[in-house]
Amino acid sequence: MAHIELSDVNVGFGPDTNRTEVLSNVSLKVEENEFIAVIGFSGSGKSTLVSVLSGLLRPDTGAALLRNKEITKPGPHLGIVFQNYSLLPWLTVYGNIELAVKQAFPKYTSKERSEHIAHYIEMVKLTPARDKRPSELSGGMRQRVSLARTLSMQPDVLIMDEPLSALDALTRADLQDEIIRIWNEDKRTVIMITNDVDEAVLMADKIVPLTTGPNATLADPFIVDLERPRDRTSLNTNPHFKKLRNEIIHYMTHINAEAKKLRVNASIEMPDIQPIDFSAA
Ligand SMILES: Nc1ncnc2c1ncn2[C@@H]1O[C@H](COP(=O)(O)OP(=O)(O)OP(=O)(O)O)[C@@H](O)[C@H]1O
Repeated sequence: MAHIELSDVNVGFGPDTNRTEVLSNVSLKVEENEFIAVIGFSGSGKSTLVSVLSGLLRPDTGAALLRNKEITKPGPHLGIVFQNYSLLPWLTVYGNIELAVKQAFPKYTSKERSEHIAHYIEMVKLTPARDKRPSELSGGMRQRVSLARTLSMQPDVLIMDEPLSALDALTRADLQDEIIRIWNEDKRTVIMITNDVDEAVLMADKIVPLTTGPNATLADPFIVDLERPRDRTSLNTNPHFKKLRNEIIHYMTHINAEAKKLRVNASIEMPDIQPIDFSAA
């Protein structure tokens, strides 16, 4: 039994007369503690996929399943980290995490709760900043808070929607390493959406391409059989890394070119109208 699964999922938006099928026949099986990266182009349906996986959106047909049970609504079992941190600006680092912990573990005593919060603040190395508000933190620090908040709920599955896309390259690299360290320490099933092939190869066990929309679907996965821990500096000269990276880039370029061809070839029906010759009047 897969830990989390999508079975023949279809999602579309709009009325029948003007409908866009965003996801078509999407199937995915993720095993317990596996780290999956889904890569796709902008607008292909990555956020829609996250909404289905996290229970924010019910598919039109097909199902999302957690341990074989249909996901019908969001909850602390399905932890999401968004690109834009979504922290409450009036609460401190501690306060933002406390809110989540109170929701996930309402029976904790105040001592248990404060120890639990301190543990996750320490996990993301923010203990010195625990009393700071989001406006006093850098983008990378805010994303650490967001990660700690989600992990503090001890979700079955951690779903990350382009968690590092808003960060500069150096902070992004730093947080990639941190996420891997945390995943090693606090093993859980991870589905990370990204548009960065290098990031996916560095971090994931499997990379699943999302084809371009409309009617986007998940293609066959690329297996990342590079030994862990993976060191970003030595990977750059690792022939296996380079081959895999090139295969994925080649595949993504190919599906993008095919989608462009389809768009160019799509015939546009023109209205049947006759121009008026004003000069003849
Ligand atoms: N609620 C909605 N109503 C109508 N159309 C929607 C809705 N949500 C998404 N779409 C459409 O579905 C398509 C996929 O959107 P989605 O946000 O899932 O893509 P994405 O890959 O996450 O894009 P990006 O990387 O740019 O954020 C887009 O064409 C979008 O306009």
